[in-house]
Amino acid sequence: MAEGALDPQDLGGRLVGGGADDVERAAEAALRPKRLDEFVGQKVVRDQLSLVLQASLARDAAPDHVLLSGPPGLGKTTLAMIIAAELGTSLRVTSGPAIQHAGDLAAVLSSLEEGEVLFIDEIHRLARPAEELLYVAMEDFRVDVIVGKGAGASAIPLALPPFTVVGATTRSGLLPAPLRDRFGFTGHLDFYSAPELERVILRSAGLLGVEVQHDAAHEIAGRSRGTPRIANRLLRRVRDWAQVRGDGTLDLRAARAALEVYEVDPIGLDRLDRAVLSALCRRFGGGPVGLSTLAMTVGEEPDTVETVAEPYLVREGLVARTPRGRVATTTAWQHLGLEPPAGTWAAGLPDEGTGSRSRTLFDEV
Ligand SMILES: Nc1ncnc2c1ncn2[C@@H]1O[C@H](COP(=O)(O)OP(=O)(O)OP(=O)(O)O)[C@@H](O)[C@H]1O
Ligand SMILES: [Mg+2]
Repeated sequence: MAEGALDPQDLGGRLVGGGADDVERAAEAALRPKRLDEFVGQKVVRDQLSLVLQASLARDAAPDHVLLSGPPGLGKTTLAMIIAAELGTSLRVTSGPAIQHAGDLAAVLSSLEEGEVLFIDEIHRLARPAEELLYVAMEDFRVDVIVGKGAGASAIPLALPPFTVVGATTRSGLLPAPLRDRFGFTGHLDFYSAPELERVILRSAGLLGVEVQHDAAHEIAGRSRGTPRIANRLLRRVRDWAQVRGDGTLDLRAARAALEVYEVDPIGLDRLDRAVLSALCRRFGGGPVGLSTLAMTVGEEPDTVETVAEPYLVREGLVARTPRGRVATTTAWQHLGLEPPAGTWAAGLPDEGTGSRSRTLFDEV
């Protein structure tokens, strides 16, 4: 492996990754807010959703279909569950990748009961035939069941009771317009502020039955990359440290020591992020350098660098993507404790010369 390369295994349990595996999802279930007023932050989406739900309850009719978009770990699944709970109805869960054939979706749809909420996670990954079936179901509350094959096949319309689709996507730009248009309400979840994450941490600590001091919560929040899932995960690691190496108190010392053990730095960068920054500055003098060269230098696949490390580095203004490649900004040099060379990009400034701008993974490409 190249110098400074990372063991690919390290990425599996990446402490600051936005995604979650099955084990983590089980741990998360206990920490999920159950009602809208417990849901921290996202004031705009919360207010809008609250109106949609209250109006639906007042009319005693299923609300419009809801699309929730935003990066992993910001609360899309949590909100879907809250929608069903606030409506006092049950939630049926499926996902784009789980629906292989249109028939699978037809089976789910035809078993829905009146007023139920159907949650379709990763809705941008639905197969095309299933998507087309969904258009009709969402608009006309009908599925066309196909009987027979080839020229003799015929469609038998089956009426569905009113229901509400809640779709979740990390890539709303990949949703075809006809599907996007069928959602009456779209909520876009944004990264959380540090004070909001502190509230998430204090709330979770309460549910875990541990006491976390305010300065420790503040420290953890600052390293959580704007993401409640990461905040909860770091909190659990700090709790481990406090129990095993400390005196059980979740104080600032425990937070700092635990996060040092896990190599999460003060702004939430992990080894891969720092390896990318270090290669950019130390090896390539700040760039511009192409993605594949950069990836090779840190011993990773280009895709990993682009989807795992880069979005946060770009969002934090440490790296900019330019038509000629990646460049380190002054902030990146300073973060590594290095003096930026003359002419280094200032953080976050769009490249006006070429008319392009830095963009993140979640921008619509
Ligand atoms: N606003 C919030 N307040 C408190 N906790 C939250 C909030 N949003 C998310 N969480 C916590 O973060 C965890 C992850 O949230 P959730 O599973 O809803 O994210 P997601 O957007 O569905 O992610 P993915 O795209 O990976 O499916 C949950 O355990 C939940 O407890
Ligand atoms: Mg989810």
